[in-house]
Amino acid sequence: MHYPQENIKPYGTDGKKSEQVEQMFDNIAPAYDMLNHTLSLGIDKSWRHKAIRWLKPFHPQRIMDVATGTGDFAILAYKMLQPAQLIGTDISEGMMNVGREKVKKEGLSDKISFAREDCTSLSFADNSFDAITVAFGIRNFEDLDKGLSEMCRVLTPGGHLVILELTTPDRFPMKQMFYLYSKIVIPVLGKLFSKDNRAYRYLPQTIQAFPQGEVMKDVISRAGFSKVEFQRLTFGICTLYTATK
Ligand SMILES: C[S@@+](CC[C@H](N)C(=O)[O-])C[C@H]1O[C@@H](n2cnc3c(N)ncnc32)[C@H](O)[C@@H]1O
Repeated sequence: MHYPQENIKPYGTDGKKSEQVEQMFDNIAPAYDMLNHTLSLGIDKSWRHKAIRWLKPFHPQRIMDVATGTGDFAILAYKMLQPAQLIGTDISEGMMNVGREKVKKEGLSDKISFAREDCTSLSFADNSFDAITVAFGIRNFEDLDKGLSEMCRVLTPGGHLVILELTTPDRFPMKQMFYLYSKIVIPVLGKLFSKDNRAYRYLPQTIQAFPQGEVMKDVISRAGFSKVEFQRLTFGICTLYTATK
């Protein structure tokens, strides 16, 4: 299937979306962490904890953090779950280079590795991982169905998937406040700190276009997952999706 956000590209209509997304994240990588925590008012930390806590009872030993970016989710997952192996994958070397530095500072270079992988075409063998995590990444995939089916393929049977994604609140007054925040605050602060004004217009546009809630639950199920559940967090600004292969 095709989804509206797959047609939204950061830098206009020319060229592949995945190439533009890679370029955009390479551009904003130095400012990403600061902007990320500022724009979410730090609330993203509690969302990340909640998502990783869901995996705890399953004791996954081989974990992949897809769209790992600057590695925050991978580092937290390692600290909370202590797996035997954790690899962060992403299409942007610029983002992962920031992540590599952070992992080094934390003394975790021998625990967490990084590799350039496009999630819509992973190089790993079937059944390679016990758990896969993705935070704020799938909205950018050029082909959402392919990304999800690739994650399903490389998960071991019974393995678990956790997705965090930004969503739009559907009730007054958060709906109206979020609209103003994403139309005004995010683009203005994004331009100021990252010097890439198109990136911070692209990001909120894709939140609105991306499938959410029940629709997204069906999309994940169709990719081959079972026990798909979702939970809206902080008035629906973010949604946690969980699933099992
Ligand atoms: C908003 S950042 C999220 C980074 C990190 N997961 C976090 O929680 O802060 C989105 C990341 O998705 C990556 N990405 C986009 N499309 C991708 C794809 N097809 N495969 C792998 N990574 C992708 C981008 O390069 C970027 O680093």
